[in-house]
Amino acid sequence: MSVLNAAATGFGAAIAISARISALAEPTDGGLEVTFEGVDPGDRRLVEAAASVVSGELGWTGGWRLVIRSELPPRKGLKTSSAVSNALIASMCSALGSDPSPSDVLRMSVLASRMANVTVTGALDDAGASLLGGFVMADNDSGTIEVRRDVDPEGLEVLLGIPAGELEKSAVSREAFAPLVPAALRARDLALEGRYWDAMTVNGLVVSAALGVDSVPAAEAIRAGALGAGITGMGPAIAAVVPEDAAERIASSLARAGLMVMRYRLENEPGVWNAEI
Ligand SMILES: Nc1ncnc2c1ncn2[C@@H]1O[C@H](COP(=O)(O)OP(=O)(O)OP(=O)(O)O)[C@@H](O)[C@H]1O
Ligand SMILES: O=C(O)C1=C[C@@H](O)[C@@H](O)[C@H](O)C1
Repeated sequence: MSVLNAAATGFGAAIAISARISALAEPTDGGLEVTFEGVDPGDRRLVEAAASVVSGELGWTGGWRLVIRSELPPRKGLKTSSAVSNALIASMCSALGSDPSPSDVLRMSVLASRMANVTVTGALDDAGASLLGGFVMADNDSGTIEVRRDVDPEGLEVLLGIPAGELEKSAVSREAFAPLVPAALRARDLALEGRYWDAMTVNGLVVSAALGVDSVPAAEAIRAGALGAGITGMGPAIAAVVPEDAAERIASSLARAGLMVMRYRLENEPGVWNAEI
């Protein structure tokens, strides 16, 4: 989930949640065979880009049989593109006997997302949080992870509120965020101070003002008792961090407002590859 959208300044931050996305890769003689388990995103642009990046980097001229398992809907702001890209890159590298470092996975993952046109800034912040766990702040313009910290998950739940409708990333321009740079910098300061939930709330208002995405569901979550809530990614989904004893009540109020609600925990564990899952 987003803490700070990088479209305004290039600095972006995200916190990992316990949603699971994974990929299995098997080299074949030729072609690209793809199976979607759970969610079917309806397009293969990212899968094709990831296969092309790994094959090019490792000199593989054969094909791939790939299985991608995701429980999160795409094009909602939930960082599915970055998480799927990481999982594909790591699994294909492993299948070819290479053991990439986390920074290699992130470099190739950002490249694949750019090739597939599913990112505005490269989204290293999103890829970083998904791969490394915890809170990650990155300078997406220079391609540097600036901060990685554990977060305290004790007593908290994350509610995702997912409205109907999708946002097509290629329609988003960074210029729309220009008038909101001072507010985005304030969200950055809050995040660096460890006030993540306040940063999420301010960031959500920035994204709403820049892109015209509805901020009312996040406001409803705050009124119902969330510690912080805001549009995540480019929207339209919202993420709310809530005390666990209020989670049921806040989830019900989001559901009554017509949102699909998914419940998770904050996640500090990094992603794994070459492992029994
Ligand atoms: N399960 C999946 N399998 C394969 N590709 C996927 C999957 N989920 C998402 N994608 C790819 O990612 C694209 C969506 O990326 P997009 O950046 O628009 O959404 P997002 O990552 O949820 O948003 P944001 O970056 O704002 O959080 C899809 O069109 C598809 O190409
Ligand atoms: O496409 C992108 O580059 C981004 C998308 C959103 O998830 C943002 O939150 C992220 O900071 C950058």
